Amino acid sequence: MEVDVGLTSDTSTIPLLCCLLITLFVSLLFFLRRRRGPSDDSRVNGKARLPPPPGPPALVFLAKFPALRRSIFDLAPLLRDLHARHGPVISVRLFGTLVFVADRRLAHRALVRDGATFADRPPLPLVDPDPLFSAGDINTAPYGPYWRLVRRNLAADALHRARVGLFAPARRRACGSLVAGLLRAARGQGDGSSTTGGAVTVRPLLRRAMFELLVYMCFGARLGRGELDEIEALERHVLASFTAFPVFAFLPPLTKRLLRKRWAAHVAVRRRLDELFTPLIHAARRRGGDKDHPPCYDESLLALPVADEGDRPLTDAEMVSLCSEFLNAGTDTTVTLVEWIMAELVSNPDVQAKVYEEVTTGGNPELDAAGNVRAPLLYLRAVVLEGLRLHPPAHFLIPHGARSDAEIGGYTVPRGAEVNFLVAEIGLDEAVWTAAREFRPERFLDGGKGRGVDLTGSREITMMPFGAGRRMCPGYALGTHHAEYFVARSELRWLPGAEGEAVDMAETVDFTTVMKHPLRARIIPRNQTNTCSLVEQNSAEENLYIHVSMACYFLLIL
Ligand code: HEM
Repeated sequence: MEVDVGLTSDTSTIPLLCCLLITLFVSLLFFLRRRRGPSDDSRVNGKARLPPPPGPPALVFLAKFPALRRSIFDLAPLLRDLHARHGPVISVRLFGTLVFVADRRLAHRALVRDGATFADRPPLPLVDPDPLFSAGDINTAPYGPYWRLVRRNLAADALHRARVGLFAPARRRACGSLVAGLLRAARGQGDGSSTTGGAVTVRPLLRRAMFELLVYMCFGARLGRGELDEIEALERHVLASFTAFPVFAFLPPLTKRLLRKRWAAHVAVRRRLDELFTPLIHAARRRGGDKDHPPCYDESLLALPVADEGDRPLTDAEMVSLCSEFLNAGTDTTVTLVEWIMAELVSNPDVQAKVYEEVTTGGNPELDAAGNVRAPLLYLRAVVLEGLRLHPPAHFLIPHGARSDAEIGGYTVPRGAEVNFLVAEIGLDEAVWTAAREFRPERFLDGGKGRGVDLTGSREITMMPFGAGRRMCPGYALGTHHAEYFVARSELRWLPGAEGEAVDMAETVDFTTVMKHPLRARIIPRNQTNTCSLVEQNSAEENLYIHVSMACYFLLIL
């Protein structure tokens, strides 16, 4: 018998079809849960099976389903309540088992001690991951030889400290144009979108400066404004597709048909990224050996044989995904961090004054040719660490997948379970940090609890803004360096948007956890002679204008 699943003009069949689909979906879920559920083996690693982590019935979770419209990350308040009720490890059986861990010691055991067990990314419950944007990148790659290859290439080659050191002129350029842009906007000469009443909305300008810098580190190209605008818009679409509810992961033949327009937009974005990135990547062959260009990420990809697959080169699609990931992973996280830190500096003028004092009395956050910081700025470093603790850009990790049945905190975690960690909560643990919700950089200086904190979490976890263990962020050193560098350029005085106005520290989720009300600040140069080159150029022109006017004035009087 042939079943017509198309939507016919007879609307009376629609409810029937919906019921049919729902029944089919629920039966499929039930079937898959049985197949993917914990193995019947009553022993884990030779020991008697422990109970599963406590948690609410799936229905309670489903009742909150509207909150999932954006992403699982929106569930932080609900998860906090559940942890308060059920303890540091909870689980929810929904499409599969979701496990959440809110304790730093258990996080250390899972991610570092039992690192290999939780080093995978979880499979999506019903289908393959969306292959459009994730084919070949690092963060969605299963734990295996391909992941190891591309991750090692990024961490140990492209982001090697000495390599990052070579990009000092690009960093100076990016920072110079940021400062010039901020000052232009403060004088009301920006594009208008970022200034209101003398206060500058910082994020768009900061984002553009960081994005331009990473585009240069990736492709070695300085692109025009139009191209940057287009790539930035495309990358935002890619990000949104990662954080939005992964609708195309569920029964793709059906969802792609039902949401035809949305799917077509997805495909168009990927096609355009391919068109833009492929020539940029291949241009690296012509650049090779050019002394004026530090070796960029794309060059490392072109020269990377996939040893496990007969030394084949990376495909264009893989390289495009990897470059797209590089831009996305490195931009929003760092911009979010810097914006939070600047918000804290506006709210805490005494901290801002100390940063300024340290920077102007001989510190230098830049790296030398060997990749070492030229003159360490301990207070600046403490400010950035406190920013990472109190405002980690990612409040969760990218979900980890259990590769075998395992144990966390006395509970069984079944193979295939999706495991995540409450990063923000862990950094606020009052047992480790006194006055944990206050911005106190001093805690990272001599005598403070955070002195010598291990950001990689390999010894112990007291905060984990970059994760820990095998999947830990490979860009953590670059992220912190960029944050330090951008904050250190404190030739500007940052004041609240309006006299006496308090900065609103409310949060919202937008891939990273950003300021709900983007920072607006009045920005005033501290010392014209201390500003960077672009600004110096402007003031030199202004000085010339003043001198010529004065000469004319005196000539006229005479
Ligand atoms: C302040 C800046 C940054 C923060 C807070 C941050 C945070 C994170 C976090 C929390 C993860 C998830 C780790 C896990 O799942 O266990 C991650 C993964 C990742 N990050 Fe970052 N990140 C930052 C900057 C960067 C930069 C600059 C790059 C590269 C240019 C980068 C590339 C990546 C990649 C490729 C992964 C996936 C790693 C894997 O799956 O093996 N990140 N990051």
